[in-house]
Amino acid sequence: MLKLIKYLKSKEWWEVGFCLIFVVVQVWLDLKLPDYMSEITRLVQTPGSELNEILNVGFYMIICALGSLASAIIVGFFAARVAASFSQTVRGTLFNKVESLSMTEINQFSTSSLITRSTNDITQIQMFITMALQLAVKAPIMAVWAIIKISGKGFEWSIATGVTVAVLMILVMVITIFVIPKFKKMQILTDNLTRITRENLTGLRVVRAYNAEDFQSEKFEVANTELTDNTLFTNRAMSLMMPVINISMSVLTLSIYWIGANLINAAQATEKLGLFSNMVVFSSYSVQVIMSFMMLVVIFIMYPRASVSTKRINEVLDTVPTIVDGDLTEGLDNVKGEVTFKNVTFKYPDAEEYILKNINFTVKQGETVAFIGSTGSGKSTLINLVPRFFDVTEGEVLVDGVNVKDYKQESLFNKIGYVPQKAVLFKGTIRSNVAYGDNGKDIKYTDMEVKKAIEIAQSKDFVEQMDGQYDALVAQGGSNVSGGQKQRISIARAICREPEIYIFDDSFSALDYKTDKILRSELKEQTKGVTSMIVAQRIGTIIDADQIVVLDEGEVVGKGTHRELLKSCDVYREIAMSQLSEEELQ
Ligand SMILES: Nc1ncnc2c1ncn2[C@@H]1O[C@H](COP(=O)(O)OP(=O)(O)OP(=O)(O)O)[C@@H](O)[C@H]1O
Repeated sequence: MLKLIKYLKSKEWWEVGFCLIFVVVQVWLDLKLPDYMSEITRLVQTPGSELNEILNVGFYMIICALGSLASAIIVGFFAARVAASFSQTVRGTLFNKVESLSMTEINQFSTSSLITRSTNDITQIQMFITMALQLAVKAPIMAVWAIIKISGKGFEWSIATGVTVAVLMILVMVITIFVIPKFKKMQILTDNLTRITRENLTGLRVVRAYNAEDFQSEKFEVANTELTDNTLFTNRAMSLMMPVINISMSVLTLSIYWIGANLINAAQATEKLGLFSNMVVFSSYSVQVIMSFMMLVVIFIMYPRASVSTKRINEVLDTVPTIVDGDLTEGLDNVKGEVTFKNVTFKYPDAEEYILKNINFTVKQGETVAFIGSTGSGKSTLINLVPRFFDVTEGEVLVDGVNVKDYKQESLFNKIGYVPQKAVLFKGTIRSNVAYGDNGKDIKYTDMEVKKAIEIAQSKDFVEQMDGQYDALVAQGGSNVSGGQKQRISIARAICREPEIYIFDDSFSALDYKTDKILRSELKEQTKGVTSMIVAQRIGTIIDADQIVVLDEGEVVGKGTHRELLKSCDVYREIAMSQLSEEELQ
């Protein structure tokens, strides 16, 4: 928890200070009340006391009670403010940290766990801070102050209070032993529930199409029941506390009065009034002592869950990204749009098997290199090494003659227009999805550029037919456009960036042959001098490429043009024969 405290801003420290001042004021006022009560008791018992005197003390009592109430409201207000703005800071820091992590770390944590950590875990800490600021400071001050006030007022009463505290402590310890492990488990169970909910919602169409609702419901039910049982156990255990505290306080008050009655009975007539007044005061203060202990217990019980949440957040914040930024912003002079793979070998972190083995090729400015091979042969893995989604295990990937590891990531990304295998659209408009991000040129994309990119990506027709045209709304994940339209907007986004190198990871697969062909020829025509790296399953998509690299189980088994490979590479010929007619093969 201490590690996270550094995220408190100076303004929040001031607010914490205010909180503490008003907690002290509140405790002081609370502990003043029994004094006034004792005074009233004394006045009532003393013959000849004026009613005015009693009303006067009563008035002070009301002022104290109202002052205590006002202090409590102020403390609550500042505590909530500090906790909320602290959570906001931590949430923002966590979000930025997650953005800086590489795919390796994101996969290690899992997306659903990162979501829970950024939401539920932070809420746990927020709740803890709100309570801690109100109770953790108040309880010890109140306990010590109350003990000082009652010390020396009666040995027997002190024993009774001590016994009650001891009994409560034993009970709390027993409950805590059972409850704390359950509190610790809560966050992991919440992770699990988030994962299943997310999986179900993102795969809803498949779930429905395969009549798998029952199967999904069962999975959800198991996770839900586990979390509910866990929560019920802790809540039931905690709900035992309040009645026990109430009974203890009532028994303690009764004991104090019973002891007091015996003491008064045995005392001289002159001492009776003093004893009676002490008894009234003692019963009030002893209740305050017990209340203070119980406040500490509440904090003590909330702490494990908040502590687990803190640990989970710190785990993310302390993660050092495996992809480290280099210093360079530019490649070699006079080299632009060139990509070289030098003896590249790669295996995924924690995996045993090498996915790519000794890959070598160079693609020059303006050339198109295509990658083809059976599924799982490593095509996507290969091109993901260019924008450093993963780092090579051995060898080098050079962009413009410089190792990608030596670039500032931002500068490297500015050179690249990446279109993923699964098109990603964000909630917004067509325009906001195309004019997306920053290409390092410090100028905003103009309407002309957006329209041109959309036109090259063969999207003009359908975009202009949409309601609102370029400002037509795009739903989250692009659920209101077709798969092919999504791919084309995604391609337009890359074109709008005006990069040096295009990376198309099977990005034409949802387009019909005709659109695919027109799009590629337009792209070649309109973006001359830009290098393209294309992963494709269709020979038709890559037939005109300057260089085709054929992959088989992570190895390059053929390199050359379509014609050359038809003659020299069995794997390529096999793929070609399965897709093209005899005529096209000639
Ligand atoms: N994040 C990952 N962690 C571990 N292994 C992975 C990961 N991503 C892919 N793989 C493995 O790497 C191999 C190559 O996958 P890759 O996606 O590069 O193939 P591909 O040739 O692009 O296939 P496809 O044409 O089906 O998209 C596969 O065996 C896959 O299981």
